[in-house]
Amino acid sequence: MLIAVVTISDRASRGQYEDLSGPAVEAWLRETVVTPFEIVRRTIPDGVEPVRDTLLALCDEEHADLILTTGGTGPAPRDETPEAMREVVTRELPGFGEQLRRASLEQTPTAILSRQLAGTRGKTLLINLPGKPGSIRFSLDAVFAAVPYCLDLIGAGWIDTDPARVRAFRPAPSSSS
Ligand SMILES: Nc1ncnc2c1ncn2[C@@H]1O[C@H](COP(=O)(O)OP(=O)(O)OP(=O)(O)O)[C@@H](O)[C@H]1O
Ligand SMILES: Nc1nc2c(c(=O)[nH]1)N[C@H]1C(S)=C(S)[C@@H](COP(=O)(O)O)O[C@H]1N2
Repeated sequence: MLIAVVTISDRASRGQYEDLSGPAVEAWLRETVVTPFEIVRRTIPDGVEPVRDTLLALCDEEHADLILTTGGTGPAPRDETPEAMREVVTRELPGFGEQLRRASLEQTPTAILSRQLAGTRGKTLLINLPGKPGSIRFSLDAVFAAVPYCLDLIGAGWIDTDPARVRAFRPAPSSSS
């Protein structure tokens, strides 16, 4: 099980500030996912090309099962993560963005400015998270219950979570014959 954590930020990638969001995603995963996994981390600038090329390499060459991005989803001119995602995913999963915005509205009215997408490419699930370090825990708590079953459905690796943190929801197998 390979999980990629991609920080998308002009300033973090230039070293103008310390990346706090990528480490927050990694810390959350290490506390929550109880089955074995490896993490690869990338910190890259905003813009369609770097984001698209990084995501394509993680999907097609490194065969990541799950990719979590943070940053670049707002309406500022350099925020182009969703545009890059549209060039990478072959199927969108709009429920993730809907749930992220719905849940984040409890935290901040500016949640409606976010354009997070999720989708699949082959056996990889990709999910965008907001850039702010303080949004990471909240966002992952809001959507992760559906992630293990989604990975099952696309033929990616198996993961399970600590139910005290997030209860992974897998529907009971149907008994119809
Ligand atoms: N990866 C990160 N690590 C630490 N702080 C971050 C990170 N991403 C965003 N932030 C903080 O959240 C604020 C708003 O996030 P936003 O994604 O709008 O950043 P930004 O100003 O577009 O960043 P950049 O210009 O570096 O791409 C930033 O000004 C910064 O203080
Ligand atoms: N939970 C949560 N969601 C949030 C925020 C936040 O602080 N907390 N910030 C919002 C803001 S201000 C923006 S512009 C968008 C996109 O952020 P990004 O460009 O850093 O990805 O996420 C939104 N979603």
